[in-house]
Amino acid sequence: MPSSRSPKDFFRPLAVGAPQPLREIPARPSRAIHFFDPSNEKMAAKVPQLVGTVDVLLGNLEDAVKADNKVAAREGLVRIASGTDFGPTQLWTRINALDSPWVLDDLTTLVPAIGDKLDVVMVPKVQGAEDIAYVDRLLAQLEARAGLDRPILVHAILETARGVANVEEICGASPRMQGLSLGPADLAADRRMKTTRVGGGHPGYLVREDPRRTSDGVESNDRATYQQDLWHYTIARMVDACAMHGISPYYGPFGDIGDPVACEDQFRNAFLLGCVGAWSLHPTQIPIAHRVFSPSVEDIRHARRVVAALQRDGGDGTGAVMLDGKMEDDASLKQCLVLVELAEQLSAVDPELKEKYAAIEVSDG
Ligand SMILES: CC(C)(COP(=O)(O)OP(=O)(O)OC[C@H]1O[C@@H](n2cnc3c(N)ncnc32)[C@H](O)[C@@H]1OP(=O)(O)O)[C@@H](O)C(=O)NCCC(=O)NCCSC(=O)C[C@H](O)C(=O)O
Ligand SMILES: [Mg+2]
Repeated sequence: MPSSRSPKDFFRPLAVGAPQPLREIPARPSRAIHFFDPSNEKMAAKVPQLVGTVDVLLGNLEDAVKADNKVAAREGLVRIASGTDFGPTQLWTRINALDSPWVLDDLTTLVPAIGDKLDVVMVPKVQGAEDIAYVDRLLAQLEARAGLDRPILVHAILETARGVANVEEICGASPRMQGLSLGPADLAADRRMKTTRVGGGHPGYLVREDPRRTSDGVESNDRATYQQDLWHYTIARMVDACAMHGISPYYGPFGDIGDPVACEDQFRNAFLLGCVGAWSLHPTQIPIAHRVFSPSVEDIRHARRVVAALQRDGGDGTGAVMLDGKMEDDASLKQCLVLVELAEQLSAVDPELKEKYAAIEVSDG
């Protein structure tokens, strides 16, 4: 339950004339949130050709944009958004941090100029519900003045220890809340972790197999080690907080552009835990995210078989059946329906996937 507003006020517009807040966040596919710097001419030139090839294009105004280029990035985003038909691709922006000298101009420029095209505003370094409340009210005022007819949604980046501690209240702070991303680089710094990477694992964060003794009692030095996932705890907390509030969790950036295999692994861990997408920092990461965050044909075939088995002969999905030697019941049906629904959502935006999923034949038994 949101802490600062009573239930009866939660869905009231925060400014006279602002659009009605949404009761439910639309589940629009957002497997890859592709970052570009609108002040970088080469990147900006690539935006029109990326439309339709990626679920989300995000004009980044915050970190990775030089301080001297902040105004150019903001103006560049207005120019690009005004001159581009985004078709099925969503347009998001990441504004500067709430304590920065740029954020007020970011919002007061973007909303009147391109508010009708902006789907989501990503807010970095969110610490608590008060940060979301500030953005919520300001957006409502700006939307009212601009005469917008739908609310711009808000996405928070979890990249401070306090933000992680307050994750549930952040997710429930406003009906605008669309989702959360992990910001592993800032979070590592804030936590004083001893890493130097932007996301991903670390070879030193591992568990080691117990020593094995040979029959003559000698200890073997040959002990396997297994690298562990530094981000498991935080992502699991994000997933639960998001699920509780009906919004979407995302893995954030994977900075080692040259290591697509590890990028895919990190994205897949997040997908399996419940995340719906990740950031793409370079065009080569878009297909990785699209591949990982789309269920495989095998998973959809299996999911449809479970659904069919539990609904066979007028079955209502309750009870238990055996399929391939395994017990399937109400709970496994629910898991399978998550995948089947995701496949339907993706089919609506991705013709290639639509064809693949449509071609799946579900055999009996
Ligand atoms: C990472 C990069 C700096 C690499 O850039 P570059 O060296 O230019 O790469 P390439 O030579 O391989 O590029 C080939 C061409 O592709 C264009 N390009 C590169 N990246 C993009 C992009 N993101 N969108 C569109 N086009 C792109 C290049 O311009 C080349 O074009 P051409 O010469 O005409 O062929 C760069 O990719 C980059 O800056 N990416 C974005 C980085 C970013 O947004 N970082 C912020 C998000 S991560 C973060 O903030 C951390 C987080 O908050 C946390 O706390 O964890
Ligand atoms: Mg960051």
